[in-house]
Amino acid sequence: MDVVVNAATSADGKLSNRRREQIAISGPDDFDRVDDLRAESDAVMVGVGTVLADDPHLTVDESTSAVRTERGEPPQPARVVADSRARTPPDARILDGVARTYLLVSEAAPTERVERLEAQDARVITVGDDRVDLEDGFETLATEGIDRLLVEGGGELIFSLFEADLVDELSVFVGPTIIGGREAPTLADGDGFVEGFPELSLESVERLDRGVVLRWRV
Ligand SMILES: NC(=O)C1=CN([C@@H]2O[C@H](COP(=O)(O)OP(=O)(O)OC[C@H]3O[C@@H](n4cnc5c(N)ncnc54)[C@H](OP(=O)(O)O)[C@@H]3O)[C@@H](O)[C@H]2O)C=CC1
Ligand SMILES: Nc1nc(O)c(N)c(N[C@@H]2O[C@H](COP(=O)(O)O)[C@@H](O)[C@H]2O)n1
Repeated sequence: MDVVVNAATSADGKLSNRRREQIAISGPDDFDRVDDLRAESDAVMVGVGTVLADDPHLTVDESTSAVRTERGEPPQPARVVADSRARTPPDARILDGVARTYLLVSEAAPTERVERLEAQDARVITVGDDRVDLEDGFETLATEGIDRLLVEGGGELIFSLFEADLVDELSVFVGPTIIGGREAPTLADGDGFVEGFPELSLESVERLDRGVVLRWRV
């Protein structure tokens, strides 16, 4: 599976503010670029922290959806959430039926919550004892035909993916603002590395909106 991580950070590397509120860091051209990235992907993934904070939809625009249909693909990429304890609210926008939605949960997910989410048509995949095992989850997703996965965040999930050596490409829009705050999420949070830092190779640098898009191979 080809795994692309994309996110938008402030100039000081923050994904959002200390209240974990959704902030539009990207401008219109970058949101169009993200729409294209989603359109080229079989699925778009976030962690449950992002679902709870942003209630994202993770779909492509109508015109992009038409292009996917012409290519013989589903109109929308699937949606994937890493959610060890099945905390996704049953009325979350990712469960609106517009696209297939996979929830990666762990054995620790309470059965009643899992059943409630399955009743909302979520496809629940159990991988890992206490926390979602991302490697096993991706193997199962590959058997579902997901070959190209776009991960949009947040920082906890992105760190875990780098830690498990599961990222092939990273693109970051760096926008013209400072958010600050030691508790504000950054591109890669988790425990952080103290050695064995993943090495990136810079592929391109592009001015976009009032910021810049950096594309790295891992
Ligand atoms: N600017 C941007 O481009 C973006 C900004 N954001 C912002 O980021 C913030 C949310 O980020 P964050 O709080 O880091 O949340 P994440 O979206 O990264 O979700 C983290 C949660 O995912 C669950 N999870 C399940 N399995 C794993 C695993 N193996 N590794 C890591 N996490 C796992 C954990 O919850 P559990 O233990 O319950 O499973 C964990 O707490 C919001 O403020 C949002 O607005 C988000 C995306 C993009
Ligand atoms: N690319 C990008 N730029 C920003 O400025 C952002 N705040 C985000 N956030 C991500 O996009 C998701 C929202 O998606 P929908 O518009 O609801 O489809 C959000 O949850 C973050 O993952 N991304």
